[in-house]
Amino acid sequence: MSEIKDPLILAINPGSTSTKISLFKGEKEILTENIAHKIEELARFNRASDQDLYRMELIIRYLREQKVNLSEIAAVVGRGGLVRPIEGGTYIVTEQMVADLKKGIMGDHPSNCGGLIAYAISKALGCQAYIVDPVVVDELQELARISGMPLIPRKSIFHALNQKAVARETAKKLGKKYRESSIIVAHMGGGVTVGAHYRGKVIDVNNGLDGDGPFSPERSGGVPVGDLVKVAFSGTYTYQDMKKLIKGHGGMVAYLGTHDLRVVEDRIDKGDSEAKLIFEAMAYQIAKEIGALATVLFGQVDAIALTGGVAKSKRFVDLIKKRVSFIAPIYIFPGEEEMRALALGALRVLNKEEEAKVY
Ligand SMILES: Nc1ncnc2c1ncn2[C@@H]1O[C@H](COP(=O)(O)OP(=O)(O)OP(=O)(O)O)[C@@H](O)[C@H]1O
Ligand SMILES: CCCC(=O)O
Repeated sequence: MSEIKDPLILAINPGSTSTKISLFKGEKEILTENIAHKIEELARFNRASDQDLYRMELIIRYLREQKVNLSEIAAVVGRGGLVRPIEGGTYIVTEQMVADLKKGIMGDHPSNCGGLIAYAISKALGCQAYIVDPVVVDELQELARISGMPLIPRKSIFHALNQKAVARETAKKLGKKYRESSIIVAHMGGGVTVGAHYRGKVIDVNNGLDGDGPFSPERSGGVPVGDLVKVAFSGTYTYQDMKKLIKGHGGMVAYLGTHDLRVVEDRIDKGDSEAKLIFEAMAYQIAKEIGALATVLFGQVDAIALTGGVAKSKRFVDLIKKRVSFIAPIYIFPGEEEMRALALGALRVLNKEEEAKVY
């Protein structure tokens, strides 16, 4: 492919209730939209991975309404999905990957549609399709795979796209290369994942989709396993109920009935002591996880980065800072920059700064 200066890149990020799309001209975002989906519309599909064509039609309609010349798009990049575990990087979407995403070989997740839509649009336009740092990026060191129960090895499923982008930014602030740094990143959104980034690889991280690590606004995180087994076999709950207690209806929302941290802060300000306790406990667990990962890095930590929607709360960030600032300098990246991370991943390949990996 010949190099184009500032190529036009379409980035697609399908979430559980919306599909975010952005157009980048080189590094510059020139258009962005969050296409909200009606719950009834999504409910027509048994699996999130079956929503690809439905979401794609809405994307194309929106781009046409905005009078985007589709033939100028040089690459389409989607948030990747539950493909088989792979190391981080930018991957060409191949037929094998499409088959795995469609089948959901590692599970069903809205981001499975990212690679599927990117592939379909790229075929129609005659350009390349990529995914970047999917949630199943697996760079765990062997030690970190051992759980204590041979039946259940630890898995690497986390906010790889935002964590890697934030770790790269942090390294830049330190004047270092990502592949020469030791950084702990805590992504704090609806789910929380905390990763140890050592020389460009995430060598240990909690599984954000499966009851591991700190609790979060809507996930339980790790709970005492003996008691979990008792509850599961009590006859009161179905398998689906148990899954919901771990993800969706677990963590802060289970205690306080809301997954919105702003509502919780408001309740604290009005004197709600239960809200204060749970708010502080969530910060405590995340700080404890950061401390644990400092031992993974033998205490040689260049920086700690806090990111995700929860990092917008100064009160929450201050609680974590109090406990972990003795470890390393702390950098805050409120919210997430997944669209930029997707576009930059594709751009690094188009600019030949990095080679695209093949699945
Ligand atoms: N300005 C803010 N102040 C405090 N909390 C906030 C603010 N903005 C968002 N949050 C909280 O951040 C959490 C959601 O974060 P975010 O939007 O990053 O998650 P998500 O994208 O839904 O999930 P994930 O990041 O796990 O994929 C919610 O608890 C929300 O209330
Ligand atoms: C943990 C992986 C991303 C998500 O929370 O959906």
